[in-house]
Amino acid sequence: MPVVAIVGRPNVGKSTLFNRILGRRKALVEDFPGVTRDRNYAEVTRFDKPFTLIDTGGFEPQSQERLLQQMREQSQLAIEEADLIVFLLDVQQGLTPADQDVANMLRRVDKPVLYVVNKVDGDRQEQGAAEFYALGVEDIFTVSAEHGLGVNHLVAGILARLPEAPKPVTDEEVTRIAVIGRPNVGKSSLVNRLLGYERVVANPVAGTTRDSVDTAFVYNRKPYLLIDTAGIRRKGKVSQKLEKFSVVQALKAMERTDIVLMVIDAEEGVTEQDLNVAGYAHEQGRALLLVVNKWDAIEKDNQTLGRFVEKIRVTFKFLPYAPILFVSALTGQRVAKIMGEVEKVALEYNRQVGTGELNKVVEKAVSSHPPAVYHGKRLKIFYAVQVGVRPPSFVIFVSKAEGFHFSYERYLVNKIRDAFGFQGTPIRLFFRDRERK
Ligand SMILES: Nc1nc2c(ncn2[C@@H]2O[C@H](COP(=O)(O)OP(=O)(O)OP(=O)(O)O)[C@@H](O)[C@H]2O)c(=O)[nH]1
Ligand SMILES: Nc1nc2c(ncn2[C@@H]2O[C@H](COP(=O)(O)OP(=O)(O)OP(=O)(O)O)[C@@H](O)[C@H]2O)c(=O)[nH]1
Repeated sequence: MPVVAIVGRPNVGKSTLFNRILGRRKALVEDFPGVTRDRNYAEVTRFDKPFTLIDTGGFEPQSQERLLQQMREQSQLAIEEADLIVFLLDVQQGLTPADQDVANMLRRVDKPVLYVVNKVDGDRQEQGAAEFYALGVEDIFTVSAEHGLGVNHLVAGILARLPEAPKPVTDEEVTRIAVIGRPNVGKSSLVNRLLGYERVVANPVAGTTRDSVDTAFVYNRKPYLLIDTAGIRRKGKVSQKLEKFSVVQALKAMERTDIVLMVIDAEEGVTEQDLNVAGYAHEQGRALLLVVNKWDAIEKDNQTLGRFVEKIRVTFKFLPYAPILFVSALTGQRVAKIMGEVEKVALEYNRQVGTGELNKVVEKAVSSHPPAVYHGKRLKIFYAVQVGVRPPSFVIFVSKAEGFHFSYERYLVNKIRDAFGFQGTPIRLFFRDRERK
């Protein structure tokens, strides 16, 4: 999990900001310096992205000299431990030599540093915050930790600059694929075919959940892990509850995968269960490909494929982004194409677009179709930030988040897709009120 450290002089409001980001009431915040005795750690999830937040603080400097030394030590620790540093400043106290000193230290660090001026409770302080540009920095965030102003904006700024969290199962480079589908759709046959083409780097090992079999392999010089939920049956499970059991299987596999290969039986078509499972994948934010298997068993004319696609698009109307592949695990037809598609989707799933580009797209979307009027006022969109990948997630700062309908969200998602693609992956939008003017 990436680590974010808040540094700054005593009494600038580190604990207050820490608690504000955590979303909890003030713990122990006192109106005198040095009250945060120990470093506070917390795991936070904002906009679906987890990170560890550290409130460094808790020193009681006896003298100016001692203060400077302690701040250096504190910053050094943060520099070593954190992936991103929030340098908190205080508009009431103004820019001090100690701030300058720490800023000089942070400037040499090869990690993102956010310069954040706190106690900007209103317009008057907003103007005062300008003096901090003397630190020689390009961007300054202004917040009022006490009143929660500017904090979402800051959090979005943090998330946009964080390295993505390492994944829980294997190292970051490995893309995990779960093959799911109802019993008998041909998962095992497909997996055997797939692995027959690719170099398996390890023997199948029992998955960590013990319900599935994971296989590591390499495709196009990139490592993958195949989570095969079909494995369980081979261990001799009773078959009457198989149907239900396979759902549990699928859901478990979905929790630890990046990409879902959803296998559908061409002969049987899409079932209710397929829909539920795919819906879950969508909600979990997993990338997804629809694989229609047993295509050999279908009697075809020149419209069969088109009709099948249409039917799938109508049935899975929440998955317009999912590529559809028609294969036969039996004959091997087009199975070799699957990994190429997976590779493309994995890239989209991890794709980060530039803030400038993103906002051009959003502005254009807004001007050709402005949001509705809400309680007598036209809703406004101010700007957007991509706060994460896997799946690509965006925070949209607006005048009144509660006024935005799902239909407008979908409209923006479509515009973002038109501009950037993001094929195979869901997209998340979070509307948030801009907290200040
Ligand atoms: N006006 C105003 N006061 C604030 C704001 N944020 C924090 N404060 C006040 O500033 C004081 C110090 O806040 P803390 O959060 O304890 O500061 P700290 O940086 O953790 O202090 P140490 O524990 O000494 O390192 C408290 O009285 C807070 O109520 C703000 O946004 N506006
Ligand atoms: N005609 C045809 N039959 C297939 C194809 N793929 C699999 N089958 C058959 O479908 C049956 C089920 O295949 P499996 O691979 O065991 O299916 P599964 O999804 O792993 O089944 P569970 O282990 O029950 O989850 C077998 O009889 C396969 O031979 C295909 O592409 N075409």
